[in-house]
Amino acid sequence: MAKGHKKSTKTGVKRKATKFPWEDDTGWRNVTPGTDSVSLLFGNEEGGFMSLEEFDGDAFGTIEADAGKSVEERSNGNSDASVMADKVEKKSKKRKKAEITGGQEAADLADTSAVDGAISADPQKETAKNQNPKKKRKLKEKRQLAASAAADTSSDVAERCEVEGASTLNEVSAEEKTAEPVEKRKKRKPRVGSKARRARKRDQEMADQATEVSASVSGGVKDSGDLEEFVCAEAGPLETEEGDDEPSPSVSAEELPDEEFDISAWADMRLHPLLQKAIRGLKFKEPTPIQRECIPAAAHKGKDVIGAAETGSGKTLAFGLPILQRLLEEKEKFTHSLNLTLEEAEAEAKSKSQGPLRALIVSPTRELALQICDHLKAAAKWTSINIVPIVGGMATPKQERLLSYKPEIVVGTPGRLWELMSNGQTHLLELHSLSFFILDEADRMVEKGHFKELQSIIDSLPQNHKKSAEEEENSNFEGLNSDVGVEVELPKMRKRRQTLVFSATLALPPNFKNKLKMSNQKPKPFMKSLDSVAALSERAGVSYKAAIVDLTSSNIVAKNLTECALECRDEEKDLHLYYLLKVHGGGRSIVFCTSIAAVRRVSALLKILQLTFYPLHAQMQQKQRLKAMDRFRSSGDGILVATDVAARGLDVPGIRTVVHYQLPHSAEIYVHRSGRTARASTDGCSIALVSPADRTKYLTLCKALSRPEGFNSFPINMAYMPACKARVDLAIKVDKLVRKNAQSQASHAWLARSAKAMELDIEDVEDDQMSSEKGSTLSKSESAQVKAAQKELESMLSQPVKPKAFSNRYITGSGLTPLVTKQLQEYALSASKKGSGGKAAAGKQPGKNRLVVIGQQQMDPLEVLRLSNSQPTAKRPFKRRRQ
Ligand SMILES: Nc1ncnc2c1ncn2[C@@H]1O[C@H](COP(=O)(O)OP(=O)(O)OP(=O)(O)O)[C@@H](O)[C@H]1O
Repeated sequence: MAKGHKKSTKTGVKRKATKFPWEDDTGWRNVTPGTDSVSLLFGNEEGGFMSLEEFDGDAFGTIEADAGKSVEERSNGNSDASVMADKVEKKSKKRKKAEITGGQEAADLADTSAVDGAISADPQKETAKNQNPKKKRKLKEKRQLAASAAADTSSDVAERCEVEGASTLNEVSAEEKTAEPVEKRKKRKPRVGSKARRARKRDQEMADQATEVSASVSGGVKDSGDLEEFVCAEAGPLETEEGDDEPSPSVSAEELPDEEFDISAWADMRLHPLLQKAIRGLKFKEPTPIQRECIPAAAHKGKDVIGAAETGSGKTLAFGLPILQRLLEEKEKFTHSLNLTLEEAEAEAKSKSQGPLRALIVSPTRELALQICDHLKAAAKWTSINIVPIVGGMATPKQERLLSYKPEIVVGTPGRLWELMSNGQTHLLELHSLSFFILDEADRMVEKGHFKELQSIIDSLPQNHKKSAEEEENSNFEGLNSDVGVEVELPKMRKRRQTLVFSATLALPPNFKNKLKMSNQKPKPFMKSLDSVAALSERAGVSYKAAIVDLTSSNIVAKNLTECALECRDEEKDLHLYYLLKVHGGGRSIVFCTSIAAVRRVSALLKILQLTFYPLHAQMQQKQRLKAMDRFRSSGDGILVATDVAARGLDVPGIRTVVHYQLPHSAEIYVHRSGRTARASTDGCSIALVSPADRTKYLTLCKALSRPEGFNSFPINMAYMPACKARVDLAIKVDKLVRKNAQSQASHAWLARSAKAMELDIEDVEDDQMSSEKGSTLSKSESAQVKAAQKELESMLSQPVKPKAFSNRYITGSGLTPLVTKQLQEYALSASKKGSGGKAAAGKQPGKNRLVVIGQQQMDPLEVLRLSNSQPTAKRPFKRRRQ
């Protein structure tokens, strides 16, 4: 046998001693004995595997590259060529990055930005371009973008420099203007002024704040029940442990948007070039329907908006872009009035305090606030607008310091915002210049718990001006003073505050606009309770001329969501869950439970069954929760087992399936839970496990969602059930015994503690039946049972789940993407050719290397549903299945 191979115990199958590099990514942990001594069978654990000649893992670089991707990405990849192209691109990006992080950061970055801005280095081209006025205009626009990017970048770059500092924003702009040779710039020692130092410190603190939140929330600071909720911010990887001191540049060459990406569908939104640039970078091809309706109304007509649209429909940017647009427009008017170039104005704005608060966004939970903040930051990436989250879990002094830099936009939770406001935090009390007041997830805001602080915040807002929106539009920039000197002031703000109220569900009374009109004329409407979105909007002073954009359909849920139910007995829920996750797994899934105990039990079972899962519930520490979310985000096909703390706002791409292991208490929670999948333009599937005990709840849910006929039933391939059942039964057995052991250990520990406290001898109270095994309270026979069950389960889990009619004579390729299958076939072919003359064929007959892949793709639940002819479930009697 060749060196580096070990022999399988039962057969003569050879296997490389090393782990195959892609094993972890694909879940191909099982190598199943083949029928001859020179082949291997590979399977992805569920009912299918393939035979392959023994091979050199390195030769599978391309397969590895593909297998490491998510299922979604893999299905998008069409050819080897695309994989190779990806690799080449990654390499060149890495090289570029390395160049940038060298000694010439500021200057080179400015260059890179300029290059990205398509400023041609070739003077001939430049002249030719300039001759065409259209191109000239475009070029000018691009120059502005590039210069502004360079300006924004330079302060971050300055932080990275070990030397005394890097160029100030003005210096970078100046450098770009005079096109100083790179060599000369390299030699020159960067200077740093006090303005730049201030800006640098401010930027550093603002950049650190998400980290701060993650780190400090673990301390368990309460924020009006926010700990009960959990929606992790898209704030990137957790940085609480180590290596997070080094601030990363806000703009690297890699991040510069692809100029070729077509965003012409956004033209009607008339967004500022810097916002368009960010949108191009985010690769948002077109505005979502709610954005299409809300942006013109709020950004260009200056209207209040009450907006409702399905989950994952892009509501954050529907209110975020209008805010940014207005602020940029104002800056631009100010710039023109002072005859400053855009980059000079940006530099000026960056180097001094920003001015009064312009937009206050209130969100019901701290994690949602962080997520909103991240979305806005991504959209404001090429601007100098500062956005700060003010949420519970951050140290108050640090938040006060951040506010002292006077960010234009604050996103916060009611509890912490009100705490700072009532402590006299000046920036939060300068509400006379507030141009936008936003209430996100308004339906959640009117649930009990947030009312008190929110009402206090609303009551602190100055009474709105009585002018109509159109009048205000004309007088919007009154007071712009072009005579201001060097110590420039930002322009006077628009007079009327816009109020935007957003929600995933909306039920406004028929005479709502009339009520608004009446209340607009009174000083402040008195209300006993803010128990509806209508009442909240009225209280917040929404104008009766508000644009009401209700894009919710009768069944409320996302239009790309496919819903279904799987009927089973209570005790069969584990089996059906395992079947769904194992046989139809693929992509990320969330399993929702109503109780923490259920999350714990399901998690324990999935652990025994060796599935990759992450538990999440309110009794976990915030730090653990963030960690769980971070891991879930970075795993291509992980399973999140969560309570309803994860039901709202969580925005993780690629969630394919939501399983309601226990039905939620209300239709609203069902909508939010299901809304974790089928977000933006993606599709997804929601499966409700319905037991006879759930029947009443289920029918009520269907009624509330206007689905009297119920959801279609999820089709089960019964051939897989015996194998799944054998595993789940064993897992339940192991779990019960382990649980019993843990419980009796806990009670024994309690007994020991109590005995000690009462000064009794522990020997006297020890149970005779206790196992002699140290640390275990199971009897010997129980311990033996656990071991036997574990061993049996282990051996089962080492095999793919085989359908009942499975025969080892037929090899199936279930679970392999067409690309991987093709690559394996090609590899086998080339190995065969190579083998006819080389070492790969040592000891083998040339031409005997064969690869046979028979079978179908592993299908995720959505595909299964689409291919099935399933029927609605509500009207027919409950079906009991026999296993
Ligand atoms: N125009 C767009 N094109 C493509 N994707 C978009 C667009 N606008 C926003 N998105 C993306 O869609 C996802 C959902 O957006 P967002 O979180 O704003 O939805 P939402 O309506 O607030 O959802 P929920 O009601 O569940 O909180 C985000 O990942 C966001 O980046």
